Amino acid sequence: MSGTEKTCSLADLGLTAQGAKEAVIKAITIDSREVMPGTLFAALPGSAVHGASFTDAAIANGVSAILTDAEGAKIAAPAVEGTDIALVIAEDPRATLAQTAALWFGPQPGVMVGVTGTNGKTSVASFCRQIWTHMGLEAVNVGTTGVEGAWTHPLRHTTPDPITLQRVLADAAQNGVTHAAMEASSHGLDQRRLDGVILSSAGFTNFTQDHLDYHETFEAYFDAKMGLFTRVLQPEGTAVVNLDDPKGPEVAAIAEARGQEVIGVGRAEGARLRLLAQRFDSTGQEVRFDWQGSVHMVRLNLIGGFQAENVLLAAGLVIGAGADAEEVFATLPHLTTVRGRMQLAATRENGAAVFVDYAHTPDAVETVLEAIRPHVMGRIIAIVGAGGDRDKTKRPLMGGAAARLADVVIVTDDNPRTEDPATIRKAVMEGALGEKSTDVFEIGDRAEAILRGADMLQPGDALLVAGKGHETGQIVGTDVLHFDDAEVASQAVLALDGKI
Ligand SMILES: CC(=O)N[C@H]1[C@@H](OP(=O)(O)OP(=O)(O)OC[C@H]2O[C@@H](n3ccc(=O)[nH]c3=O)[C@H](O)[C@@H]2O)O[C@H](CO)[C@@H](O)[C@@H]1O[C@H](C)C(=O)N[C@@H](C)C(=O)N[C@H](CCC(=O)O)C(=O)O
Ligand SMILES: Nc1ncnc2c1ncn2[C@@H]1O[C@H](COP(=O)(O)OP(=O)(O)OP(=O)(O)O)[C@@H](O)[C@H]1O
Ligand SMILES: N[C@H](CCC[C@H](N)C(=O)O)C(=O)O
Ligand SMILES: [Mg+2]
Repeated sequence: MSGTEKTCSLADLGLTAQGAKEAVIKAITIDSREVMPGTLFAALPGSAVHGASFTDAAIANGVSAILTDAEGAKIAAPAVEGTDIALVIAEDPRATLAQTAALWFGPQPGVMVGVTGTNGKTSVASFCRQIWTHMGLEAVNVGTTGVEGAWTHPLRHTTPDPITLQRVLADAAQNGVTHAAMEASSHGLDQRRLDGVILSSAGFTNFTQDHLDYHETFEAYFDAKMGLFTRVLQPEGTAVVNLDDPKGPEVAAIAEARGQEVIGVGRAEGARLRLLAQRFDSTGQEVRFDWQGSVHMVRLNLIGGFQAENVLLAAGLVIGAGADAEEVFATLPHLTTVRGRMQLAATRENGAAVFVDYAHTPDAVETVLEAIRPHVMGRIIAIVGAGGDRDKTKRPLMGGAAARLADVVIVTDDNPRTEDPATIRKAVMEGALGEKSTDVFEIGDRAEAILRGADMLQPGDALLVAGKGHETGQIVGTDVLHFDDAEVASQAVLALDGKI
């Protein structure tokens, strides 16, 4: 809810109520429990319940106006009849709310870019922010890791609800932030959370399996992601598309059909920002690329081939949003790892490395294990688990990818939430055991799994702790127990090497 003293009419917010009724609005909310006198309550169709079923509670709390859809109006209209409460009925109340919230909270940072895709959104958004910062601009990234950069703020969602999002963007702008890169999650796009945001450019990383619990089909999941180009990014915006992904050309065609300029990125012929070659070493990689016919070489202090793809996509987004290309490329050697993404968390006395990474989809597990291989002379030991209350069908695929590409796999718990952890592990184990060539162990306790994995490390080996990345909690039931993979890994290494 807004907590500010300002007031608006419905007309100021671009809303027309039934019977042209007016109302003085002092706050907006999507939750009946937050309604106070003067509040506009957006009663939205939810996945569990329709917000309009809380109309009586909103009225009891003094609601001034209700925004809902035709379905919600069946409940709300009789309840507000004969009162002063204004009823606004919208075809797509989530989209209307997003526009209303943008008008209510006012300015956002002047230059904004968005990124969607199954994997790599946080990485790309962080790299955009880092590029702008190195160019001397006041910049933030907004997403899974909260608002980071010139102004910081925690967030509960990757793409927050429109009221939170617009409030945060206005606060950032008022605190001097001029540039922002934000993640567009598929849930966020489907629920129109960022429809009020004005983007200069929008990017697409890749499309693989995740979130089928919510979207149900690959088609629906893809369509949700495409909302970034078909609805949010305007025709005058620039679409920056990873052409190496099998869906890349289709995304580029969708953007072109909307009249957007397209910057293709990747190894593919025809990419305007084209990755020509990569050479890996123990601390990063040399990258050779072509920008509109001129060849560049840069050093990236980032582990993993996929990070170069993310960096080039970020560079494309920043260029697409108006920056000078040469100035952008000059910042790339200064980019640092995003917390919890291929982060070197600890090193054993014998030189073996422990990496913490946020791979929580089958494709991410595969990508990260393939990416780590050129940096490792010995064995790769992978710790993997899958989240509860999330897409169940990805579990065996994650186990299978780990067993196919690592030398030893330890299956453990990762946020079981309200599910039985043993049942989740069983599904991951089934996938892993389907790949006969690898040693597979099941150790439910995550700290013990990390200790056992670190204990296996011989000179030249590497341990990959996948799934939790930057997270600092293990969600068991509805409790969040403090757990930080990087912290646990470094303690385990110190203990095994006799230093504590
Ligand atoms: C599936 C999903 O996305 N649900 C989100 C959605 O809830 P919903 O609309 O389905 O809620 P509901 O329980 O059916 O309630 C319907 C409406 O009634 C209202 N209500 C409810 C109770 C009450 O007493 N009074 C009242 O007014 C609610 O505020 C809601 O507007 O809208 C809520 C308010 O914004 C979100 O908190 C909630 O996120 C849930 C908690 C969630 O876990 N979301 C995750 C899956 C998510 O969004 N993740 C993405 C992707 C992450 C990634 O990148 O992988 C993200 O962007 O974070
Ligand atoms: N370009 C990429 N292609 C494939 N996998 C990637 C890519 N970039 C990152 N990953 C993998 O995905 C993990 C998550 O990366 P990141 O947090 O940037 O993605 P995200 O899309 O923001 O995820 P979320 O959906 O949770 O917000 C990384 O830790 C890595 O394992
Ligand atoms: N944004 C993702 C993060 C998953 C991270 C992993 N640790 C898990 O809990 O599955 C999700 O909510 O599905
Ligand atoms: Mg993210």
